[in-house]
Amino acid sequence: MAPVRHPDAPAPGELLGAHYDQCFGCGGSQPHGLHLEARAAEGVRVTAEFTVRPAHQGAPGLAHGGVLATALDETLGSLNWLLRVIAVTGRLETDFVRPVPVDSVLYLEAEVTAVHHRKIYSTAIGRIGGPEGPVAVRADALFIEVKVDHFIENGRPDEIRAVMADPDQIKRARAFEVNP
Ligand SMILES: CCCCC/C=C\C/C=C\C/C=C\C/C=C\CCCC(=O)SCCNC(=O)CCNC(=O)[C@H](O)C(C)(C)COP(=O)(O)OP(=O)(O)OC[C@H]1O[C@@H](n2cnc3c(N)ncnc32)[C@H](O)[C@@H]1OP(=O)(O)O
Repeated sequence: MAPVRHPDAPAPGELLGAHYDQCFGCGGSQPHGLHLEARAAEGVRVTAEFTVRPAHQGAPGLAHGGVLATALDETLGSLNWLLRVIAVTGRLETDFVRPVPVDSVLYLEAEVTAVHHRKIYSTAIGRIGGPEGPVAVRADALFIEVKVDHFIENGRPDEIRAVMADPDQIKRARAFEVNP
């Protein structure tokens, strides 16, 4: 089926914000993280920007492929906020098209292409230097919808307790469930 944007999804241009402040991809409180910021676009699409830092190197002066895959994974994961569905990555297939130098900004675009029951199919592309820059990375992904229990049952108790004690965090997690 074609994906359906949730009526309460953030308006195009709006920043989505982090889903968890300790997230390696988007968390503001994660000092080693990518600090990726995703914005809602039209339809079930997002854009995001990621600046490659020296801490993200794999080869001298070049981004590590796993870090670039993380940026793609995070951007694709943020799409689920537009569907108001909690989902985790089941499969992520990445093409590395050209090397990405340190200090360059990767401009990412992602969209959900189809939904089948719990399965969410999506695709993303990353360009260097600007939204019209040369393509550096591409990915196709399959996310699987889960309940919030997935995190409660599988997460480490200390972190789960900390999230439960944070009203903002819990509000965000529960928003998915009360607005299916
Ligand atoms: C109150 C505390 C909680 C607070 C939480 C705070 C915030 C939470 C909010 C949002 C956070 C959510 C996501 C974060 C967003 C972005 C970050 C990036 C995303 C990630 O980085 S996230 C981490 C990496 N990710 C994992 O950690 C997943 C580990 N994994 C599993 O946990 C299971 O594996 C699971 C649940 C995926 C499936 O398990 P399951 O038992 O529920 O379902 P099942 O296996 O039946 O699959 C159902 C249908 O999907 C097909 N299917 C499954 N896997 C497939 C694959 N790989 N390839 C092809 N098809 C696949 C099956 O074939 C079947 O298809 P069909 O229905 O057609 O038969």
